[in-house]
Amino acid sequence: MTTNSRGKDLQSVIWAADHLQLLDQRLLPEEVLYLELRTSEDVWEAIRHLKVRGAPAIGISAAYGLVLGSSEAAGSSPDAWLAAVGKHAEYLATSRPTAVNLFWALDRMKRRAAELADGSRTAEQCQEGLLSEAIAIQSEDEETCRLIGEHALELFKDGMGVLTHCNAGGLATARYGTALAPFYLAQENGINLKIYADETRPVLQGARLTAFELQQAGIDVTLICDNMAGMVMSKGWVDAVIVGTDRVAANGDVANKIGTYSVAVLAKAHGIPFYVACPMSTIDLETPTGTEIPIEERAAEEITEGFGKRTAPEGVKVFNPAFDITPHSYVDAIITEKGIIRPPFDVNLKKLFDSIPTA
Ligand SMILES: CSC[C@H]1O[C@H](OP(=O)(O)O)[C@H](O)[C@@H]1O
Repeated sequence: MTTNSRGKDLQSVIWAADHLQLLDQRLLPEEVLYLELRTSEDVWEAIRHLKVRGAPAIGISAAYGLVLGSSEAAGSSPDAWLAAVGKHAEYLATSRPTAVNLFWALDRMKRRAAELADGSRTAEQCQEGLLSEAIAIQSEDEETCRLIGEHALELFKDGMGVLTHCNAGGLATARYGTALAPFYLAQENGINLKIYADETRPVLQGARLTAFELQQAGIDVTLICDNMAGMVMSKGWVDAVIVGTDRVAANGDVANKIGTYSVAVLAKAHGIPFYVACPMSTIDLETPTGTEIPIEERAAEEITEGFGKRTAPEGVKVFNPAFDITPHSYVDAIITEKGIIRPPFDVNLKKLFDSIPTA
């Protein structure tokens, strides 16, 4: 896929034989620039500073970051190699705290590394096997997102207005996205949706990324400020809301970009269904409720200097949580690659995982 592809086809992460090509999402929409990452430190820094963002894309990048890190021990013994995997995985896990896909991907890679090292393979053969696992995580995510789109499609009819918050599109995943996946599948099926994209302060993932993706794909998108969502809903222009998520707790509470909770309350007040789209890898049954999900707080400058100029008085106190929690009572359905999950989420999420044969 070339870098001039757009919409669902613009890849955020590309493995290039011995390094990672990463689309620097901080520069979009003005510039499409791919960075060359060659160490786990490069990947850690890219995740922390949102050069790559979005739960699945973070997990995919961390998987490749682990491959880059463990390559330092590919010429040593399998035990030394496995120790290097553990060291770099522990380091990459400190890059951001909320998106569970980061930890899901690293745990999967560590499990595979232990299997690879537990036999007659050389460290170099183990390294090749670990790269194959990272590639599998990325290719599976693309299929997963397409399935999410296919399942979510039954919720949307031709001519509907749909509001979304932040960016849960191809840029946040391997391809298609989660919340945006049904928009692309609708387009493929001749279903015309009118999308309202919240700009999503302070980092503007909605304005810079969602509006960019959908416009490039030729999908009807209208950009609004976050504080306009209520008015747009009051005019009857929104028939449904769909968002992505960084972590779903076992009871169905949803961590997502800051502002999502406000949108969910507005949707309920207007009798508008509120949907959450995510792969099963974003559902964390080990975390009982949303109150246990760590919420990342980011630098004040994202708010006070986010537009390249100071927009607040020097030294003013700032609270900058990157996520909030939407209680499950505001969520009408969670759409995964296995289908649409309805309340009660504590029961039905457990049923979903119990229905999947363990490897
Ligand atoms: C498909 S996950 C997208 C999810 O990630 C975003 O957060 P960030 O841009 O800070 O990584 C946001 O919460 C999206 O809903």
